[in-house]
Amino acid sequence: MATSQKDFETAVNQVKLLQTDPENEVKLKLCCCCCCCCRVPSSQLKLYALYKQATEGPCNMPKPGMFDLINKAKWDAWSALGSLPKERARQNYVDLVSNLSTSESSSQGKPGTDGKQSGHDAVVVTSEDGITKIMLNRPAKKNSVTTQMYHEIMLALEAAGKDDSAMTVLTGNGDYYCSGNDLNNFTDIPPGGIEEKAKNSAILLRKFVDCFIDFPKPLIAVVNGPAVGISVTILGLFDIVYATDRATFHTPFTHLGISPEGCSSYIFPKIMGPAKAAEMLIFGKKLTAREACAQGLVTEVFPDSTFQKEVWTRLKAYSKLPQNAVRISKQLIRNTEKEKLHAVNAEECLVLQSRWQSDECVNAVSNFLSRKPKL
Ligand SMILES: CCCC/C=C/CC(=O)SCCNC(=O)CCNC(=O)[C@H](O)C(C)(C)COP(=O)(O)OP(=O)(O)OC[C@H]1O[C@@H](n2cnc3c(N)ncnc32)[C@H](O)[C@@H]1OP(=O)(O)O
Repeated sequence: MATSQKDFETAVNQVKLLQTDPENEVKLKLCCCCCCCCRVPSSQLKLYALYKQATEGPCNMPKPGMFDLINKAKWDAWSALGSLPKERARQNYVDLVSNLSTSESSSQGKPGTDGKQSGHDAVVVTSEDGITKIMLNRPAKKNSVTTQMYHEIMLALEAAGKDDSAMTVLTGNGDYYCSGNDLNNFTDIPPGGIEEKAKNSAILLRKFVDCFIDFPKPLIAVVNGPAVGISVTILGLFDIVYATDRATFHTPFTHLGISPEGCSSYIFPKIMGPAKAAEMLIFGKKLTAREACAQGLVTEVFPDSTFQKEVWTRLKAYSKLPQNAVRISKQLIRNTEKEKLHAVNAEECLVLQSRWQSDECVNAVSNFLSRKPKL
């Protein structure tokens, strides 16, 4: 759905009201060194750049002198958007404002408090009946994962690992479980160019996957619809995967000029055999829920009409089991492989860092992003 001028103007007004918290860890992580030294938070620079791109198009100002730090940082941020179309800049501006507003409200909430909802709009964390639920909540974008969401999920997992719940569930809101990495993440190029972007993304991905490898309690995926990309690969790191019969499992990595992540290059051949794993990870074969179950990626498939009821009834019963025994058993199983999984994760991220800079990847992502809007 295209962002209207009205959405854009609402976001512009919202920015005027927004109070950013300079101590907020998520936002600090988004800072680049040049913004730190000129004391302009990176989120403000991004807002500035997207606003200028959305209203004036590509950067048309002469480059400020190297000692004019603030204007140089602004110029860099705007120029980095290259020829991003005005419409896409408006959309990114609205998304960023929405992320900043919600992350600000989440910093005031406390994840994992029984019965309460906290957190970011695009990642909603609730805790009830001894189960902490992390729900991807961007249904209009098929729950694709923005950079901000990777940070939110990591924070949610860190809190869930320490709260008093028995288990943690990851699920999606709407018709999709998750369509993988938000391909717009690749359009937000920092001043250091695509090389810096690839390096930062590899660091982020490695930390993200590490959180799943090290998660101390049972981690359950409630796959409520189709799953794509990273949302599929990390399933190998879950303890249980329940899927609706509407779900599909798709890893179109080579179509995107990239390579597998989430430790799937090691876990998938191990659980489904090298031949089946190759068809999925190299050739992008999409599996139905039943096929994924037959190949050991999914624990059990339920009819869509009874999926939520059956799954939550089952999980509530499991959450009443003796918690220490459950945790210790999970850790026993995981510990035998932990070191190997971290090594695989590091290697996959290194390979991806170079793939993201390849022509094959750049062309595939720009083809997706320049698709004609649906009527
Ligand atoms: C730290 C970095 C880690 C990187 C690691 C991860 C690797 C991956 O995850 S690779 C996989 C990336 N995902 C994809 O390639 C999927 C791309 N999307 C699609 O192919 C289709 O959108 C999909 C089959 C999921 C759904 O198709 P439709 O049912 O026809 O819906 P739409 O295409 O109209 O989608 C609605 C709306 O959502 C936007 N969308 C969906 N997925 C993504 C995505 N992954 N990235 C960005 N945007 C996405 C889509 O563009 C539509 O937007 P509007 O046009 O604005 O409505």
